[in-house]
Amino acid sequence: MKVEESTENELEQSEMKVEESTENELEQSEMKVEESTENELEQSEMKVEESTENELEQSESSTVMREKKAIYLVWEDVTAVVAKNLGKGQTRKLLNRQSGYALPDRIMAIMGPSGSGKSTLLDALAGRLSSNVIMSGNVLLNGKQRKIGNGSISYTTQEDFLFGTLTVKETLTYSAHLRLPSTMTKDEINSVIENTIMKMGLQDCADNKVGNWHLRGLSGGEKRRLSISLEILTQPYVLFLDEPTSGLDSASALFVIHALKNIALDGRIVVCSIHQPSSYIFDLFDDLCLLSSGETIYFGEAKLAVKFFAEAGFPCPTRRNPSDHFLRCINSDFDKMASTLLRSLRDSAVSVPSNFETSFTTEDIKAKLIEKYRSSEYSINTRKKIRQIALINEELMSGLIEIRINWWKQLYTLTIRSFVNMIRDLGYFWVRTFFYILISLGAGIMYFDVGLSNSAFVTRAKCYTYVYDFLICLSVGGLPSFLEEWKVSYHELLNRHYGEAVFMLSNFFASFIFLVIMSLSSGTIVFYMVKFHLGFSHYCYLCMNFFFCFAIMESVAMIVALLVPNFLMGIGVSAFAVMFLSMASGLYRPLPDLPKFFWRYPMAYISFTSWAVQGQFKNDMLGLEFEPFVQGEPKIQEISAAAEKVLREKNFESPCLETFVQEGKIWLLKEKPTSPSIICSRGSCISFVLACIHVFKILF
Ligand SMILES: Nc1ncnc2c1ncn2[C@@H]1O[C@H](COP(=O)(O)OP(=O)(O)OP(=O)(O)O)[C@@H](O)[C@H]1O
Repeated sequence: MKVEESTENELEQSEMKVEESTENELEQSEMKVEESTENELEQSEMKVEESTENELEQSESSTVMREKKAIYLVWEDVTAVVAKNLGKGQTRKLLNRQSGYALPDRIMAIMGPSGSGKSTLLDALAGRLSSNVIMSGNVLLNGKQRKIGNGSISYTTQEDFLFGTLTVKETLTYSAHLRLPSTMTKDEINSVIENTIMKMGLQDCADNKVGNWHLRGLSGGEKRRLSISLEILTQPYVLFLDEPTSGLDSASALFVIHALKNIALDGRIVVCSIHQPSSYIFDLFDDLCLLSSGETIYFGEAKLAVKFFAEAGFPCPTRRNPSDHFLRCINSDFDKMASTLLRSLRDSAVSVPSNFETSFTTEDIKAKLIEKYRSSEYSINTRKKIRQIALINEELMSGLIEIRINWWKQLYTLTIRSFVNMIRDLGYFWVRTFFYILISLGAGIMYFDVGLSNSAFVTRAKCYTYVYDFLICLSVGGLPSFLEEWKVSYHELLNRHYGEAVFMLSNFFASFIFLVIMSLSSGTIVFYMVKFHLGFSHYCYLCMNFFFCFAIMESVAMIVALLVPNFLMGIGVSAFAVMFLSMASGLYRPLPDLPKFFWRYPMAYISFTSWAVQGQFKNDMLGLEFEPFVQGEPKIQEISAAAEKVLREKNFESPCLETFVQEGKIWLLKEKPTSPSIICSRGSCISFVLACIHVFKILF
């Protein structure tokens, strides 16, 4: 009863208030909107003229700082649709006909309940929607469609993508060398870095490491500010930020938005999505785009939003944070929460707070607001402004300068960054190298001085199986660290900080030295403890064989990480890939005995392990003399003519199959240990790298 009474009273009061205020405010707002649109337009045209003159003067000067230009971002009827899993032809609209514009020197907030489409709108504006989302409509920056990258547009995601092993300064330095124009000197780059650190208040932690699983590093707020710093390094014309304040305390959040406002006042466009800003933070925003279920609830000046809600019949109660009120009106979750609360409070016979029950459901309020906005002056003015901006662009605006970076410089910087990360991340290579040494020592002890008895060739073959199986399987151990690196690189690739080929090559070059260390340490231990075919060339061959196997396994791990970014799944799939590739190696069954379909043709040819193992057989056994089975017979040294004939009849055509152990006999052909395995390992390695690049291209 109490609830019903209070609700009715409140509703009457609010309706009265709204009616009174709506008439007055509507007149005022119409006047204001007209005035502000005209003023803004005049200002913007003035600015364009001024900036065009300035540009001409500045274009000759250095490219250290981007010139302050008149920039306009406009989006019209942007609709994003995704196919539903429910059935054929069923689609779901994530955004419905979004239109708006963003001006320089202003900071815009995109607000709305969770799942309302804030991130999707930012993605659409930045041109980085997922491949399963179809977008229609126009997004124009100074009259042209532009893609993220080249320093014009920056995007900061909700998550921080940082190398835990690098310090704040190092992170910024590598990023600056990757993305700032190659024409800039080192001093100029350093001053940009120092400025950015100052702007984002990171001086105190400039030399602190970001932190990872074995390293306590920056706080959440510092990480957020570092992520933003990375994006403002290139002084982009437009800066998109997806929830830059999420997870921050009120002071840090205020600092971040203040810093963004300052960046905007430097002639940039700043657009950020934000969940529930405090009133202090809300006051800092110039423009507001309020979304609910992909529909525009309000688009316009932030301070006029309160008026719009009042006009629509939902005035913001005094002493309430406007942003809280807006979200309270359009977030359907409040309905569910209110009904649950009502039920539980009724059960316990306690009176229900009246503000949880109104005669309108959130769906009703939302529908009313959407309808109201569509027919309001705000919507009409937005369209008008979009058309006016389009006219300015055609007449006065010149193209935006895109940053060009030297490919070799990017490759060098990325290689060094990757290398430093590999050195500092214990799990990347160091722990693995330690395990490789342990496994090699195990092999050395188990097959110590294997000798040349008549059974030694079988023992040697078993030793190859042990060594190659374990060493190849262990390569899976590097996957977690690679996935960490991959997360950062994937984010940078999406933001077009560099291309796929640079990433692939830099990763290979950076890991090169570790692969050499691993193959030399394992090769040396196994070679000298087991006493394989002695001789420097044989030793080199073994180490090179290991090296190429490791290199290919790294590539396999890279492809798996790319296709299965989940950590646990990735490890499982990698282990499977390794085992699958070693099935046709000849370690478990002689190659001619493999099932012809698939395993023999083509797997025995495709699998790098079969080439590596055959190379190992040849490298070790060719030229050795084993004790005969029967005393007095000549030593087992080479294949007999009769046996060779049998082999030829068995369709024994490939040189890589010419050495194998079968039925306790060793057949060795009189051939030099040419290096089919090495050549093929190299070939496989290159093809793996090319395959990776290809997959990258398909995915992005
Ligand atoms: N690529 C996609 N495929 C399918 N659905 C998607 C895709 N991207 C977004 N969505 C859906 O679109 C809706 C809006 O998502 P979006 O991430 O834009 O919301 P949001 O307002 O940013 O939410 P939050 O504040 O929680 O981050 C969600 O229901 C989400 O599941």
